[in-house]
Amino acid sequence: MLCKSAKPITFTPDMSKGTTTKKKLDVAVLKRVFRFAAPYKRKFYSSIFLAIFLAVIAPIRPLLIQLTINTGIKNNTVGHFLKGPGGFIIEITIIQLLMLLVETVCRFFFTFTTASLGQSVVKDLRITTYNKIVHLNLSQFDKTPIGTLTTRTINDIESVNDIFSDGLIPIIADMLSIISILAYMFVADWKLTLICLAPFPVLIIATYYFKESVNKSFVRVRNAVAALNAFVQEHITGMAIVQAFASEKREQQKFNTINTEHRNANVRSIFAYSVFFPVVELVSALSIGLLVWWAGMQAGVSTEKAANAGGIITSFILCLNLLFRPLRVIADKFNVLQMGVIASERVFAILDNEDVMVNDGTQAPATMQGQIQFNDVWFAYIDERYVLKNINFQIKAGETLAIVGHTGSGKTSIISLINRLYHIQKGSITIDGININDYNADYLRSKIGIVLQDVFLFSGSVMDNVTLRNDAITKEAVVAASKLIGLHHFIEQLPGGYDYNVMERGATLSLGQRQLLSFVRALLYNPAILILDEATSSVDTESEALIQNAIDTLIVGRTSIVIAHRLSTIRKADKILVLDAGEVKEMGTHAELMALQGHYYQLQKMQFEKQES
Ligand SMILES: Nc1ncnc2c1ncn2[C@@H]1O[C@H](COP(=O)(O)OP(=O)(O)OP(=O)(O)O)[C@@H](O)[C@H]1O
Repeated sequence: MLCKSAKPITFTPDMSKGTTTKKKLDVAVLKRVFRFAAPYKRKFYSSIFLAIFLAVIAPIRPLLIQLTINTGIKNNTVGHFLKGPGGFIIEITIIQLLMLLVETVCRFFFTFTTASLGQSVVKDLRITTYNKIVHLNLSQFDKTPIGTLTTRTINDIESVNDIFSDGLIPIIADMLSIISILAYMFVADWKLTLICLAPFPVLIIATYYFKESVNKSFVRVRNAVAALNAFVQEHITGMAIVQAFASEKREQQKFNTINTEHRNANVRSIFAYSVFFPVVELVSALSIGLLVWWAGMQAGVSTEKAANAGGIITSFILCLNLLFRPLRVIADKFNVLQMGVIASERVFAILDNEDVMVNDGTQAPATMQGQIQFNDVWFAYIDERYVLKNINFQIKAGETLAIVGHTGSGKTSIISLINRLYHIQKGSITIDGININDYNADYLRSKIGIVLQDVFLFSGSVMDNVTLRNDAITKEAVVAASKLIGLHHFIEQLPGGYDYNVMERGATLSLGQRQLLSFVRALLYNPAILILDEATSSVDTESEALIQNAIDTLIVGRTSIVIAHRLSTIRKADKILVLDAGEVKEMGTHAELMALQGHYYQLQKMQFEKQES
């Protein structure tokens, strides 16, 4: 059947508001993220292998340093191949250089592979999410702010990338190298290692508090950025209202408040960093101090220890540096991981939303005549709050039906049902005797042309907007359609003509011009059924005549349903349906309904007296 709209929406309250809250790491979500890495097994295993390899070779350089000092420098030993004095030092230096080279190359491949794995997962996840969004039932978009869905597909998915490039795999790599270095240190001199590590509990406590504090400010900064984005986006879109009502100052104050919160949140995280890094330096200096102190003390005890002190001190200093480097950033990496998991959870909430359009209808006859019938149709956007009640009517193929009624009476709702943008709860709608649910949805929509009052234009050329980037439609066809609609002359006068960029949402065009462009679009797609919501706003007499002519051209030879505001359109209609509070009050021709002197008669008197005069 149709949609599984009975399923509850899976957006969490946080998602719809777009705010981030602090949460514990969710392993199940993490596992699911890693399932997206399955097609990239080679990259995944390469990065794990490189992490292990880098960890294993991490203590080799400190060991070589120790050997250089204790064996090479002190004894001036001959080498394995170079038998002259200092040969051992030259050989070991060459090995060190080779190790450095191997480490650098491996580190490059590790960074590149993990980042590239993250980007591959992001690419797939973004396609899957976008695909899901375009197939969601329209009612989902009524419930979810557009900004939220944009954040999910852009920012949140970018945070998923961080799980790979800055999160889990780098954390594993760091942990492994810490274990490897510690193992080397314990084997080399376990007592000295314990002395060096004495200040580490301070570092662990500092790291914990730093992580918590940065995490809190991270959440605050994220929410502040979201609030800033939403505010700026909304106010730039509604700038005309802001300026027209001279409310710039009030809006400025609101903006200042949000901006201050953004600054405060950032300052808090800067504070945490400013405390943490000196603490790390302090602990590091203490460790080295303890190392030198203890090794010095031991040197005084035995001549053998004194002889090896130089080598072990230098090697341990290098080890401590190798230990502190990952420890300094591990808290940050944990936060990145945590935020990545939270972001993934929100993205998965979209993927798990089952309120999608199910296109399992198969009917796709060669031609559609366009005979439409509504049988006892009941429809509600939300639960059982019906906005259309028991609607019955029939339009013969090629006829024009005008729908009139007060604002909110259900006119737009009726036209949204015909191409299955929303789904009815009771009754049935048929076209040429076939239930609309049994048609293939793509076929059905290709046969129905819709021209809405609020015409949506994409930023791009006039040509792209009327063809919707369908290459099968030629420039000649577009020009011919524009001439028929009476818009060719206007388009020609635009800078660049048909290549003129209409800007976002067609902001540079008037409402009338936008509607005429959408008429050209509809004409090019040559639908069997035309659904038209006439523009209500007052257009000048010339545009009014243009629009009327265009409508007359458009409706020839097709079944048309027009939400009519113009008297001329209504009079020409074969049938007029009068809606009131979701119910059909009257139906008939203009003459019949006027003669009835009922609801329609009253509407005419109220709404059109002015136009007639
Ligand atoms: N997406 C929606 N979600 C929930 N309720 C809606 C939605 N769209 C419309 N409604 C409600 O459904 C009812 C009918 O609305 P509809 O837009 O069909 O009226 P209309 O006759 O086209 O009004 P107008 O002439 O002002 O465009 C109204 O009460 C409206 O509040």
